[in-house]
Amino acid sequence: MYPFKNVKLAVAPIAWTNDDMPELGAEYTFENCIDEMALAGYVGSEVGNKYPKEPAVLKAALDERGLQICNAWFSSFLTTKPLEETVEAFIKQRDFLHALGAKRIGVAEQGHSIQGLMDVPVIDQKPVFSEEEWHRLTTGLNRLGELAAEKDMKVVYHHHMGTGVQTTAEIDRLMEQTDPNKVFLLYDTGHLVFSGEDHVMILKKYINRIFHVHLKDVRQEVMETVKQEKLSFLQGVRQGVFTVPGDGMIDFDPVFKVLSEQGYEGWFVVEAEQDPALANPLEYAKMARSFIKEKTGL
Ligand SMILES: O=C1C[C@@H](O)[C@H](O)[C@@H](O)C1=O
Ligand SMILES: [Co+2]
Repeated sequence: MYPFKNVKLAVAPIAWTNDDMPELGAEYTFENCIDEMALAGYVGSEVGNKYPKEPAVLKAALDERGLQICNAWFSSFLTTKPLEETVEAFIKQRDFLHALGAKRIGVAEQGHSIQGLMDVPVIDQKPVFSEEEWHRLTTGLNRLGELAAEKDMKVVYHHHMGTGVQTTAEIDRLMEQTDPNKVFLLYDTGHLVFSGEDHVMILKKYINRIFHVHLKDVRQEVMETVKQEKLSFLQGVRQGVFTVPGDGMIDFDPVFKVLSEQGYEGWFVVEAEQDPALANPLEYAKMARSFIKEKTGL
């Protein structure tokens, strides 16, 4: 058992309705989704595209179910658009999350990203940033980190398949070239294992900068098919490359061990986007909940 003191459990709405492919789970309403999150025993959620846009309305619905927003995804375009465009959108997202009481903003650079392109192989064709793009990205992230700090929040960078920050070398460069007091890391087990990285080494190396955790597992046979058949990220998701922790190839013991020994505090978010017609969201959310209880006592 790996104990934690100040960790809360959330689940991402992407298991009910997929933001990247809204036809997956189109039948679930916002209320269905949050009812089932609460029923499965979670106390937190990230933000999905069916969630009310007005913070007071969203908060009231979540409060009724004992749920809290812990973070939301933010797409930056620091490498491809003027800084001010990302800054303006970021301030809106920051203020929205702040009104909901969230402390984290999960930023992922979408300049040149292929994560949302249905027919582009995720393995061969991920972007590689130029020197100038790295400079724009890292200085821009420092700026976003300062804006987050104004509201006592943190930018947690989400490394992601099909983007310019996916591999160990890219994560290293991002961590080296950003200010450690302004830019932090969102640790997502599924993306690291899918990419072929040593996820435990990365966890140990950046534990002092990891301030948000996505727990995602990988189905090995689907991952191999994606690589051999040169499928896109979204085709991989449709075929079930991701699942809930405990249901795939990842050994979560060393993950929980390092996080527990290093006194990680904050949120664990179960995030396992897959086709809800094949993997019932409530059933899988409950499976993950039991797995985490068994491993951590949470
Ligand atoms: O945190 C995430 C948000 C999703 O929209 C994304 O595509 C998913 O893979 C992820 O890890
Ligand atoms: Co994630």
